[in-house]
Amino acid sequence: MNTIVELTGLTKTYGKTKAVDAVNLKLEEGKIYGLLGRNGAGKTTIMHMITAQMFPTEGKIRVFGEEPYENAGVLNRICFIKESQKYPDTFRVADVLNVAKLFYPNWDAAFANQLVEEFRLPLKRKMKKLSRGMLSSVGIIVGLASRAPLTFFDEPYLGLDAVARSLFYNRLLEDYAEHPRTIVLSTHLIDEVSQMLEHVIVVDKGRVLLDEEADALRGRASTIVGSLQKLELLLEGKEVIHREPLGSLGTATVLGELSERDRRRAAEFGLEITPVSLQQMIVYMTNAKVGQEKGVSK
Ligand SMILES: Nc1ncnc2c1ncn2[C@@H]1O[C@H](COP(=O)(O)OP(=O)(O)OP(=O)(O)O)[C@@H](O)[C@H]1O
Repeated sequence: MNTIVELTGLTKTYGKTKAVDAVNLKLEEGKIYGLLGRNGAGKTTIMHMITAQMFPTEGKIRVFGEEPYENAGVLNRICFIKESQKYPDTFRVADVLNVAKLFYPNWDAAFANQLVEEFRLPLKRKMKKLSRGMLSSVGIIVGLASRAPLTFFDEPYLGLDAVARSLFYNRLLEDYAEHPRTIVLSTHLIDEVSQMLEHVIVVDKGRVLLDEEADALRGRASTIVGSLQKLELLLEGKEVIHREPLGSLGTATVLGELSERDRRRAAEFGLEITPVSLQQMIVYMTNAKVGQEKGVSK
């Protein structure tokens, strides 16, 4: 796999705030990444620096092997869709698509038109007259139809209803299968996107807390439910990251893979085991309860 983004010691400070703190990260070609973390974690700041919209205070950035700043050859291979995108007052939806067509070398006009129909966008309406969800749809269409080798979606769906979000996920996956590229999704709707993600990066307080393949992460924790007494027997010697008693029953979340023996014992005890969702996992991690635990943070 080719590395297309490499960050070394990337730091951004605002006065005393370290928005991004010595981040080392690599993004590879042809993968869908989730860039996740709580509000203010530093996700947008990292994306702004990779896309040359902001200088780092310290550190090195290489995108397609080069410095991205004022580098047209790099920048026209990047598409950055953000929730707060501004448009000129006179622009209509059609104008945005026409400008995008000039800017992105891989622009697929037929695909853009198909998406306009599917998202039910009025091409002639002025951007400033669009509803919040419609504005988000325009961003999504530009992000998908640009087919940029490196595409960032930073919380792209403010105001978008569930049907439109599902349309976005489906079209993204279909188009990615035909035209593989690197896509970075930054979102708080982790459960909705978790099945699409191949690699997960969790940022907290400006630092990378986790940088791991999604498949490996999915087996990292399990929730066990059943009789409190039996549960305690099974939990002996395990790293428990969350516990919730409920009368004579209990729920516990444990880190690490459960062995065959554990599973057999759980079945004998009548305990039920379920995998922990990515969202739950990240909530536990960024609650700082387990952020420093061995085996979770890198
Ligand atoms: N222009 C700025 N001036 C001062 N502080 C800033 C500025 N931009 C960002 N910050 C601070 O940097 C930190 C990281 O912000 P950033 O927008 O990167 O977080 P985020 O992970 O994208 O958050 P969210 O999920 O809420 O969008 C926050 O503490 C924020 O207050």
